[in-house]
Amino acid sequence: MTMPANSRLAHAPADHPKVPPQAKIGVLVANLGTPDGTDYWSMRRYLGEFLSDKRVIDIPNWKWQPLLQLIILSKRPFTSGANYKTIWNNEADESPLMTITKQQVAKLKQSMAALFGEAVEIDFCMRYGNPSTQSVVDRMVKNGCEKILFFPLYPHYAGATSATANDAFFKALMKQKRQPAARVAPEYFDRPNYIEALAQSVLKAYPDGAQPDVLVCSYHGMPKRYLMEGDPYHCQCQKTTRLLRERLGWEKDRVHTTFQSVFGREEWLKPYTVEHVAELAKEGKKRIAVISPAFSADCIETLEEIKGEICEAFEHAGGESFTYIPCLNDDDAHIALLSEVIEENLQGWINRI
Ligand SMILES: C=CC1=C(C)c2cc3[nH]c(cc4nc(cc5[nH]c(cc1n2)c(C)c5CCC(=O)O)C(CCC(=O)O)=C4C)c(C)c3C=C
Ligand SMILES: [Fe+2]
Ligand SMILES: [Fe+2]
Repeated sequence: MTMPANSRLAHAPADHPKVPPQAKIGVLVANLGTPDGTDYWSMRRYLGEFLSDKRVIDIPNWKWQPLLQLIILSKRPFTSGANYKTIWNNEADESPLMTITKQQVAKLKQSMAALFGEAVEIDFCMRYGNPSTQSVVDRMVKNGCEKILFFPLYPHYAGATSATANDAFFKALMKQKRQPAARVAPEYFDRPNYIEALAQSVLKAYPDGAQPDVLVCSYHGMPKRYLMEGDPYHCQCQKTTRLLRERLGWEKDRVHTTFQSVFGREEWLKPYTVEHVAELAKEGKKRIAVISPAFSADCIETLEEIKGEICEAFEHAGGESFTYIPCLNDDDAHIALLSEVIEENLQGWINRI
């Protein structure tokens, strides 16, 4: 008797529904998301989904939605769209965050294949916009992933980033008839190889050994209230800065923590990067470098805000030399670190080949 091509169906009756040929493990990395285009409607769709997320803005709907739909979403898509246009990857017609995420995943695919062969499938999704978490989870399950490791690509935990990405993952699992076993990878803000990769990126910016007067670690901000309500993001950012400073061996007053991208009228985590760099210039710190450890990939907040607005504020206040240190993106050291986190969180599910 000849075996059917799919050996998992060897003893199944003829009308048995399709079964994927091999049970696999899925690794699903997630980032924030990005608009599909810079036009008004693409921007409005993206910002509308993002800013309606209660983990991001926790104001009750009856108060927030009229303000969001009638005022913010009639203006911000134009200003944000113009900002995105200045950094857009025109060749691929996508934002840098999308291009870099694809590059990271292409390298992670190679790394996973070398570690685990064909048993592990890796892909990415976005919390807002495309590809949606639901669509990629559906595809993974269809492809036979009976276990999925979900990995939000944020070094630091925040309700507004990691938790909402996890919510979307669990929501996507709710729709599966055959639900896979699921794990979530934790934040990695203090892992030695993450700190080492950051340190190497700083040292690479100064190959001649010259150093800036101050290294500013500028993290994405959030309302101060979220910290007071128990979000650990602020503390994790402070610890990343301290570990980076200790690894570099620089004095305390030469490595600062600041927060950027303030939105709305509420007080956000301080000091604000844009004000802080201007103060540094006024104090006579003429050469500064800015690094952005909370982002795993360069995006609008780094390429436009830091390299544009924040650099301008520094120069306007008398600063002379502003060095932007890129995010870890698809650097080999970053990919090795991400692979390390993945391998650790796959323990008990699969061993190296
Ligand atoms: C309004 C509240 C916001 C909170 C809280 C917030 C937290 C937060 N965000 C990131 C990472 C990213 N944010 C990005 C863009 C972005 N963020 C907000 C608002 C909040 N973020 C807005 C309105 C936008 C859109 C850009 C704009 O219109 O100005 C991005 C970049 C996306 C891209 O396409 O490039 C990232 C990444 C973190 C880590 C964080 C943590 C507290
Ligand atoms: Fe943000
Ligand atoms: Fe803190």
